[in-house]
Amino acid sequence: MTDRPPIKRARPTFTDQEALLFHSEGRPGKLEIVPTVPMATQRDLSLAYSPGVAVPVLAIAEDPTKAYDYTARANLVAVISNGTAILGLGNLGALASKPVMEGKAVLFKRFADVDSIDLEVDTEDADKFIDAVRYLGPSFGGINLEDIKAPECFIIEQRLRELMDIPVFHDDQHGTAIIAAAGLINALDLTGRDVKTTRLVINGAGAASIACTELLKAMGFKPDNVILCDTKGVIYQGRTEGMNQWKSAHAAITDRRTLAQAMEGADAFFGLSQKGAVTPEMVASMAPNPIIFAMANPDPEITPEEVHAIRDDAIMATGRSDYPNQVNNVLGFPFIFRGALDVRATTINMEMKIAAAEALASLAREDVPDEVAAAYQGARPRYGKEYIIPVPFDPRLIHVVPVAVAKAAMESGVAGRPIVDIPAYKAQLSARRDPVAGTLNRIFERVRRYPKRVVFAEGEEEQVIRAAVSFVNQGLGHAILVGREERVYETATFLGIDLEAKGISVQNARLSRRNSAYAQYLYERLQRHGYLFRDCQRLINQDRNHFAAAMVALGDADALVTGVTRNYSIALEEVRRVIDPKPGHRVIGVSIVLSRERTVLVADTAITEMPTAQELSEIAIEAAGVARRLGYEPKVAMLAFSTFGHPAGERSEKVREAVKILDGQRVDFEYDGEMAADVALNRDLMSQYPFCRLTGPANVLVMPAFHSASISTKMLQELGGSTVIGPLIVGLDKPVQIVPLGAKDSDIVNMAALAAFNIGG
Ligand SMILES: NC(=O)C1=CN([C@@H]2O[C@H](COP(=O)(O)OP(=O)(O)OC[C@H]3O[C@@H](n4cnc5c(N)ncnc54)[C@H](OP(=O)(O)O)[C@@H]3O)[C@@H](O)[C@H]2O)C=CC1
Ligand SMILES: CC(=O)C(=O)O
Ligand SMILES: [Mg+2]
Repeated sequence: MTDRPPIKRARPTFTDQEALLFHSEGRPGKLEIVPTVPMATQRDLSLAYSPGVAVPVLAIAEDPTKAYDYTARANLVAVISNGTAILGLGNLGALASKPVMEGKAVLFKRFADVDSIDLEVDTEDADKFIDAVRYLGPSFGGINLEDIKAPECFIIEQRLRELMDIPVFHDDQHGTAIIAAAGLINALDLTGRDVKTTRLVINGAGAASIACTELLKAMGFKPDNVILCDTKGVIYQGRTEGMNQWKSAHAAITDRRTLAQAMEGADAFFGLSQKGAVTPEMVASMAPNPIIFAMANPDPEITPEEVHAIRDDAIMATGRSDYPNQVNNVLGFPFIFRGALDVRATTINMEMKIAAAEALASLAREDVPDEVAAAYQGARPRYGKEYIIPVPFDPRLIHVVPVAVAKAAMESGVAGRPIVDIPAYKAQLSARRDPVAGTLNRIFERVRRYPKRVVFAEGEEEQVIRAAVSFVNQGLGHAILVGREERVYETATFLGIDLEAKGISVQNARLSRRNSAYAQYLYERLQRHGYLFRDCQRLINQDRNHFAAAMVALGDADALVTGVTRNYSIALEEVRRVIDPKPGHRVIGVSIVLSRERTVLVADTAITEMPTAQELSEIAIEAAGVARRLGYEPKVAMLAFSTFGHPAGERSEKVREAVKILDGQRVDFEYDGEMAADVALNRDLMSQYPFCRLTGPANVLVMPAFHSASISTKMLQELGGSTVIGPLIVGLDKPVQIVPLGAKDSDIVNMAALAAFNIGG
């Protein structure tokens, strides 16, 4: 045993029931198809289908490259499986693989804006599978083969690559190899090792392992230094049992026969086999500063906890997102296909794979951008043992990896449409990033690192109990439910939840031993506002928001979430009786609008109905603070119906006045106005006003009044295809967030995390 503290696991865990609910709630599954053209009128119909559709048909028949211009093909990838090696779960068949394939399709979209559809082909016969896929070529810009077991996967991929003129890429082979190679390049660097002398053991000799071996040998590993093992042990020259030509090609000259023997003195280990395949003794026998990538999914060959219990000099990686160093092909496939599609590559070749691996490896050595660092608060991830590979939500991946892949495709002569203007391509790639995923994930990551005690004021409600459990399961902190114990436990039992086992405590306001301290505290605040002590006692005893807010005010909890059963303004009034604004701050409501191309904050969406010029300037300052906490450099637009005096109007006057007030305060962020929303958000329109002090489109919009703020954000949510989070309360002295009446458990968890993050300052 070492005296190293147990590694802190940021655990986004969940119950089986939650996993099933996630897949079944609303529309079953994980994706749907949405048209990209209007389908509203007879004319639209005639254009989309017969007769208008005949025009592109004839154009494509004449020139097949026109399919890239007139159909979705250029951006469409099929994820195809027969389910013979689903993750590390084994051969469970085509149908059972569908959740994984749908999952990959949504990751393609989320991370790299690649449209993707899953196809499950129900045959284990390689020839039949090849036939099922080969004729689908016209439909797609690329084929991602997935979870097909070795050795059939090698035959299938090789043959399809010969038969098809679009990239065919078995991700378990090459995606894994690229990511693992990237991590290994850095692990070797950190331990001062050279590829030419490093001794590596790979457990598993299937799709992923054989591809890793090939890529690493192409990158300089000596064949004599790489030993593969499978269920029969070491793959050595002369072995006959359980062999195939792909294993034979990498059979080692060695007298070692078991995995345990192979691992003795090894510098590095790759696990691409099965849960629990490695023992602590094997790890103990490795060379100093060993490199251990236990990549089996969903559970690794050996856990980081087990490794750290025996030695503290290992660099440890797994395929999972809940440990440091996630070596998982999700870091690769979306971005590799993005680059390949963008240059219309006919294949994904070795040059492109090496370029992707090197790009990933060097990205991990660079300083993380503020946007990511902001989520880690004081623990900026730095290149080192616990950070050898970027995280999947790193916003740089989308403009770094595809560029490397595209350049390698062009240089190796497989690009059908080379890209000339790389800086313009990079800008285009950045706009493809989906900020919804990134923003919330960063907040969750930070909350996991600094877990807080969050009090859920409406603890008797079903969705609140579910939210509290999910909050705890996701490793976001400690949850406290406020309510009558018997009611809370009864509801929890009904939901099949054991609150004690989850470490969730229940606070009954009336019976709490802190009850009188809270009442006294409230009395001191309210005695000169017409309240008697007994009034305060009653509020604490009977009203969950007063009680829960007092818990936070007196330090018995760190943050509060409420609102499921009460109107927003009433809940806020109750909280405000207990908690003041932060000294020198104004309480406002900010909504985060997450749209495809950007994240924009809108204020004040909750509190001040008709702000004065002074109040508008204060709203701007608070909202700029939220932008900074989220990792964005604020560019604040003070909105009106007019832009810089035109058309003239009384209502714009106070906005102009607010800008003058900010001028007098020498604030440390960009702001300007008054301006209309389109000028604020559209670079071209803004350029019509060359004197405008904003250096680019605004990311904070200060609305002239509550009604315009509320109406615009609600319309965006309903009509604009944006995700709107909030209104978030900003400027209170303690972290409190209020969800909309009747909010779902997932919304409550998000708000609880935002409260724990202290988004409100
Ligand atoms: N982190 C990541 O990104 C990825 C991880 N993986 C993981 O890698 C593993 C293998 O996937 P894949 O290559 O597609 O599957 P395959 O079915 O193609 O290969 C599995 C290989 O693992 C070997 N194996 C199974 N159990 C053991 C064991 N206990 N000890 C030694 N060898 C064993 C098999 O041996 P035999 O030949 O004797 O049957 C076979 O060679 C899975 O757990 C998967 O989740 C895969 C892709 C990506
Ligand atoms: C990640 C993946 O593709 C697998 O485990 O099979
Ligand atoms: Mg897979």
